[in-house]
This record gives sequence, C-alpha cells and structure tokens, in this order.
Amino acid sequence: MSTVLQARAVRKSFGHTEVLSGIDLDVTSGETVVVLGPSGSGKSTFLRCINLLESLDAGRITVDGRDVGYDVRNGRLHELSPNEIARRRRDIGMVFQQFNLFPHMTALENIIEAPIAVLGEGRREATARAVELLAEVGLAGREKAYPRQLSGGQQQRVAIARALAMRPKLMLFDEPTSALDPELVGEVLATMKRLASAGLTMVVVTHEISFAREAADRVVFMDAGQVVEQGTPEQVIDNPQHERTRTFLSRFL
Ligand SMILES: Nc1ncnc2c1ncn2[C@@H]1O[C@H](COP(=O)(O)OP(=O)(O)OP(=O)(O)O)[C@@H](O)[C@H]1O
Repeated sequence: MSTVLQARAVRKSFGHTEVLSGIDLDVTSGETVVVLGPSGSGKSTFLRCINLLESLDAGRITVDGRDVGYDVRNGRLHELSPNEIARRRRDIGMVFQQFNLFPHMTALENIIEAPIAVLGEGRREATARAVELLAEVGLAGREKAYPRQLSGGQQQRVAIARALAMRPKLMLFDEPTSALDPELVGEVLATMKRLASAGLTMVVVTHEISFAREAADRVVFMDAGQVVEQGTPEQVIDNPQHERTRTFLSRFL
C-alpha cells in the first residue's frame, strides 16, 4: 500500500503555547484514520497544517510525496503565492464543522464550481459527475436545492460531495457532525462510512466513538500536541494502554 500522508516531527506554536509537539503520522492509500483527543489537544491544528491553513514551525508534511504544509526553502507558508498554495492543496479535500456552502448557489452549482474553475473541467463533465456524487451522498435529485432548503445534515453531505468533486487523494474531516442536531448526525456518519468502505483515504477528527469503532482502520489518540497511542479500534478504544486515553474515553462510557 502506498503512503498518501506522511507527517514527520510536526511542531506548531501559537505565541508561547506549543500546540503540536512533534507529530508523526503515516496514512496509507485507502486507510481511514480517526483522530480522537480532548478539546485543545491540537487535532484541528494538525488538520489545518496538512491543508496549508496553518504554517508549520518545524517538521514536514507530504501528501502523495509532495510537500504540502511547509515551504522547504524557507519554512514560511505566507511566502507561498496563492497559486502555489492552491496547487499544493489540490490533492486534499477538507470538510469542516460548518459546511460553508455558497448560499446563493444550488447544491449542484456548489459542487461544480471548483472543478470548472480550478481543474478546468467542462461544465457538462462536471455536472455529470456532480449528479453522481449527489447520489453517492444520498441526495439524488436535490441538484437544484439551495442550501437554505436543505437540513444541516444534507448541507454537510453536499459539502462532502463538493470536496470529492476535486478528486482528492486525501480527505480530511474536522468534526463534521458536531454542528448538527443529534438526529442528523447519523446520516452524515453513514455517508462517511460508505466512503471509508469504498476505499477513500480519510483522516477524521471526531468525538463520535461509534464511528471510530465501526469505520476506522486505525485510531490515533492525541493529547497535548502529541500522539499518545494508536492502533486498531479494538486496541485503542477497548484496551487503551495509557492513562490519558482511559481518562478521555471514560467520558463516553
Ligand atoms: N489561530 C490560533 N491562535 C491562537 N491559538 C490557537 C489558534 N488556533 C488554535 N489555537 C489554540 O491551540 C490549541 C489547540 O487547538 P485545536 O483547535 O487544534 O484543538 P482541538 O484538539 O481540535 O480541540 P477541539 O476538539 O476543541 O476542536 C487550543 O488551545 C487553541 O486555543
């Protein structure tokens, strides 16, 4: 299996506070990795570093062998041109807590916008793919719906389809269900489980332990900017080796 994501000794501080204290993580093609950890442990910051929304202070991140989070020449993200950032980000899809759909565009328009503008796909091709993707996320026939006409769970599934339309090599999910009403969480998790089973390479930050148990190939437990332990869901969730993992998990029992 080829390595899609490789993070090495990733460090990041905000002011004097070190939020990531040397993260190493490899994700192979087709793998679903769920990152668990207490609030403030650095999970979102790590995803944001992968997706060039934050610069690294030290370390290296590659996606599909290409440096993404760090300009090796000078180590400074803000010196990359917007075009260079867009180019490096192209292989990475990200789904946020808030769906961030364009409110004045239909579901279909939201999905086809970037493939046409960024990948240079033709409208016909992009539209055909968007129709397929909407079906894949359980929203067949909702092409013409505007975000306000959709539930939060449906909007989040459009956001997932929009990210998939860019044909990413890696998908990042940052607490994709935490802004949803409880009754809408299941439909989003079911979509994500289907994508995981279909072989999408995914890193998912979530507090949904049931999702980790059912969909993860590997669970990574982070605390205080470090990977404390990782392994299969059975290893990490059912037989945690570290006190910090046990304390965290005890909240969900
Ligand atoms: N842009 C920023 N400037 C300053 N501090 C930040 C910034 N972004 C994050 N932090 C701090 O970094 C720490 C880690 O935040 P992060 O969001 O990565 O944690 P998390 O594990 O994802 O938490 P949660 O589960 O609550 O989302 C927190 O103390 C947060 O306040």
